[in-house]
Amino acid sequence: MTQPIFLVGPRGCGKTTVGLELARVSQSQFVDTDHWLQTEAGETIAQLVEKEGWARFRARETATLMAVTAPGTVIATGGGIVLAEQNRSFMREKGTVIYLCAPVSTLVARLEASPEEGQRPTLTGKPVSEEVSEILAERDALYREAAHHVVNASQAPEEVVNQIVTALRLACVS
Ligand SMILES: Nc1ncnc2c1ncn2[C@@H]1O[C@H](COP(=O)(O)OP(=O)(O)O)[C@@H](O)[C@H]1O
Ligand SMILES: O=C(O)C1=C[C@@H](OP(=O)(O)O)[C@@H](O)[C@H](O)C1
Ligand SMILES: [Mg+2]
Repeated sequence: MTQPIFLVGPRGCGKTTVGLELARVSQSQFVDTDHWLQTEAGETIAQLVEKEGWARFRARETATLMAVTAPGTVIATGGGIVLAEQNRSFMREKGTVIYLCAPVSTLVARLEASPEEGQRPTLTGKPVSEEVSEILAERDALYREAAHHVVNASQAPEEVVNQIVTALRLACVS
């Protein structure tokens, strides 16, 4: 793998989990934009958003995406990375973009089991099930526009990785 691989999708689709496993099996570097950004800032996303608002976080996120993009790297993005057209076209041009697609019920179950509030402050102020449904309706078309491949992220992480590896191999030979 030489081109960077960008994993996109909503909160809870498994970008971080699957990205780590994909990097392990493909012996690639792994970067998570949220983790990188929080380490650089020395604060959680919840703290940054509280202090600076979402617009400043989105600017930090774009700068992070540019900074971490490198050959041979699996990049787990944050769920809102596709909101900026600049980010969508950057990812499509620089590498291969994979949309980890899962139904609202699966996303809600995962987020309720593992909310990680420091990294995932509320986006709408609504209960998680309502928020996930509303946000996915707004962003699904953007994930699809950005993606070269769409995979079924409801399966176990190893299976999702297999789907990605197969999609990348097929793209290589076609
Ligand atoms: N394919 C999967 N099957 C079951 N649980 C998963 C899967 N992918 C992620 N999870 C779980 O869902 C939660 C959110 O996963 P995470 O990788 O942080 O998602 P994202 O980075 O897309 O927000 C974690 O608790 C993780 O263990
Ligand atoms: O969907 C979003 O707008 C966000 C998703 C989060 O990342 P995960 O998708 O890894 O949870 C994180 O970047 C931030 O809280 C904003
Ligand atoms: Mg994540």
